[in-house]
Order: sequence, then structure tokens, then C-alpha cells
Amino acid sequence: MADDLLKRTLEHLRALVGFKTPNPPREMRAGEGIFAYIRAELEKAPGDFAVEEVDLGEGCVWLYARRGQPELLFNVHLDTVPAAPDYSADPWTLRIEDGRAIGLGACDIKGAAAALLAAAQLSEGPCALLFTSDEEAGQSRCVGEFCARTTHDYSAVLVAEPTGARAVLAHRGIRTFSGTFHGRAGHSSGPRALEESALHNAARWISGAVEHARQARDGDTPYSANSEVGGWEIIEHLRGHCFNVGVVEGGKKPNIVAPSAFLRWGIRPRPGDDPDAVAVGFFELAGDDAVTWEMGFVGPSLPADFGPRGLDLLQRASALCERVELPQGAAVDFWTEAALFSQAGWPAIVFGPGDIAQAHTADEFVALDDLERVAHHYVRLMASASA
Ligand SMILES: CC(=O)N[C@@H](CCCNC(N)=O)C(=O)O
Ligand SMILES: [Co+2]
Repeated sequence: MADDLLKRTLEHLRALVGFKTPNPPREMRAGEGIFAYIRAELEKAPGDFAVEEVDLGEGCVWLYARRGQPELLFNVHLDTVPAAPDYSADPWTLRIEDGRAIGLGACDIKGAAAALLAAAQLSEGPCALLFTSDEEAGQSRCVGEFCARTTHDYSAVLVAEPTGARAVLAHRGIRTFSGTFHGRAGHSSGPRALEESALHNAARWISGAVEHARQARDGDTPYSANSEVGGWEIIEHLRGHCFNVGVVEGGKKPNIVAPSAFLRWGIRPRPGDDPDAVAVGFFELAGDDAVTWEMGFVGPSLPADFGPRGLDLLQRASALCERVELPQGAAVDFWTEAALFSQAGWPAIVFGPGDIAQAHTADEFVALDDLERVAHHYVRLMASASA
């Protein structure tokens, strides 16, 4: 069965990677493509999976499958980032080389989805699986709506993301913004270009913001309040705001003063940081320059609350990991939808194969060792999940 599990996982991974599910553009629909594959494979699994597909439109689709009365809900997303341009071979054809499975989504997070499918087929115990389609971009409507609608209760939710086969119980939140700097068009021979170019203003803001972020990261920004309560030690190493400008657009020609400049940027507040205050700290660096800020995506941290409620969820998640013998890891900097389950009141654990450093890159891969280790844990959890 050991050999079978990895073999079966890789067969599913080959099929899942072959489905083009980039987000954007998020073109998935219920009943088709990757969802039809998953439904057909679950029909072959022992026991009777009750399967429900919900299509919220705009490529937001979930497939929810349940066998028996499980204690744990597994969640995994099926969308990937768009293929990076510098893949050395077809991104949608799985390659297995040097102990790695390589292909778009292999690490983030179709390797885990494949392992979950294989585990469901090679176990007979109670099992609940939620496959979603809008994690990589959009508003995470699938998980949000699922939490609002479901009548089933679980002791905890296990969200698959690349954690190197460690159970992660805490991570940062996320906020993205766009900013439009306003200037005045004109001939670049005039001296006012230095003050009135929207691009110059945006560049000044970026350089100030990078410096501000560097100071927050390298300076001492320890927790003040709740970390003294105990139980929060796993987040104490997180420093700074993970500021990043991902998009800069604007201007037409070297000799025209740019009338506007557009930026997209983000921050990742730690559990316990005040996200509004962190954001304002960046907004204010624009000084008197004219700029319009707009908020993009907002995700809470994990746990979603830094008070007694969050601590309770964290401790319940940790107790569960101990009971089911999942190795625990440190808090991470990336964001996952576990935060939304936490916000809805469930203890949430992030656990999956692969290293986040491989996610969103060209020739993305998951190590076969990791994949197999995690698949074994999934089988074990499905066998004992009602314990
Ligand atoms: C695991 C991972 O890559 N998570 C993404 C989550 C993106 C959030 N969604 C969004 N619409 O911006 C991250 O950047 O941490
Ligand atoms: Co991702």
C-alpha cells in the first residue's frame, strides 16, 4: 500500500496538472474539467461519498464531498497562478525527475489535492473534502460562502498549502492596495517636472515606503500585549510588514511629464498588528503628493483574532495536532484561507507538501518524499478522523 499511495498520488497529480486552471482568468465551471475528474475519482473510492458542487459564478466553484461523520474537514484549492513565462517545458505536462514532480501547481497545491484524492481512495474511514477554485486571486468567495452556508460542524479544518509537511497554526494577514498618483502633463524641459510628475511622486513614495518597511523589519518591533499571556510564542519571530510593490504603470514618453502613475502593493500584518494603523503608516509617506488609495484584498491573520478567542482556537488546533501526531512548525509569512475558517470560528491547521519558495515560480516542483509523507498523514487522518 505504501508504494501504491505515491503511485496513485502521482497519477492524480499528472491528471490535475493537465487541467488548465490559472487564476486569473479563473474560467472554471461546476461539473466540468477538473471538477468532473474529482467527482469521478471519488465515485471509485470505498464507501459512499455524498458530493455537492456549488457554482457561484465568475469561476468561483466548490466541490464538497463527505463520507461518514468526520471530525476534520480537508480543504484544498485547485486554481494556480498563471504559468511563469520561463518554464523549460510544457507547464501542464507533469515531469518526474530527480525525486521531484515538476509542473504548474505541483507545489501550490495540486500535489496536496492529488494526495487527498489518493488517500480518500485508499482509506475507508470518515472523510470530508472541500475543493475550491479562487484562492490565488479574487476574493476567496468559495471558502467565505462555504463557511457562511455549511451546517456541518468539524473539530478543525486542515487547509492544504505548502508547509513542508509541518502543521502551521499561525500566519500573517494580508492587505493589498492600489494607488493612483496624480500629476500634471507637460513638456519635460520645464523645471516643474521634478515636482509635478506623477511618476516622480510615486517613485519618491516607493523609496520612502521601502525604507519604512526595512526599518520595521530590522528594528525591534516585538509584540506588546497578548504575547505576554503565553501560548503565542510561535509568532514571536515575525518581524516587519512584508511590504511589496508588485505593479508600477504610467507615463508615455521621456519628454512628457507623466500625469498619472498607478501602483499595486501589499502588506502582511502579523496577528495582533492593527492592519489599519500599518496601512496608514504607508499612506502618510505620500506627504502632500496627490494620491488616491483603494483597498484590494483583505485577509485576516491566522488565528483571525489575537484575543482570548484566537488563543483558544490556537490551543485547540495545537491539542488536535498532538493527539493525531502531526509535527508542528513555526508561524509563516504567507497567507492562506485557513484564516477565513478561523474567522468563522474553527480551529484551523495549514498542512501540505512542498516549500512555499517553489510556489509561483517557473518549473515549480514538489519533492516526492514530501508528497509521500503528507499522503501518509492524510490516509492516517482519514482512518482515524472520528476518533
Ligand atoms: C499560499 C499563497 O501563495 N497565498 C497567497 C494568497 C493570496 C491571497 N489572495 C489574493 N486575492 O491576493 C499569498 O500571497 O500569500
Ligand atoms: Co499560491
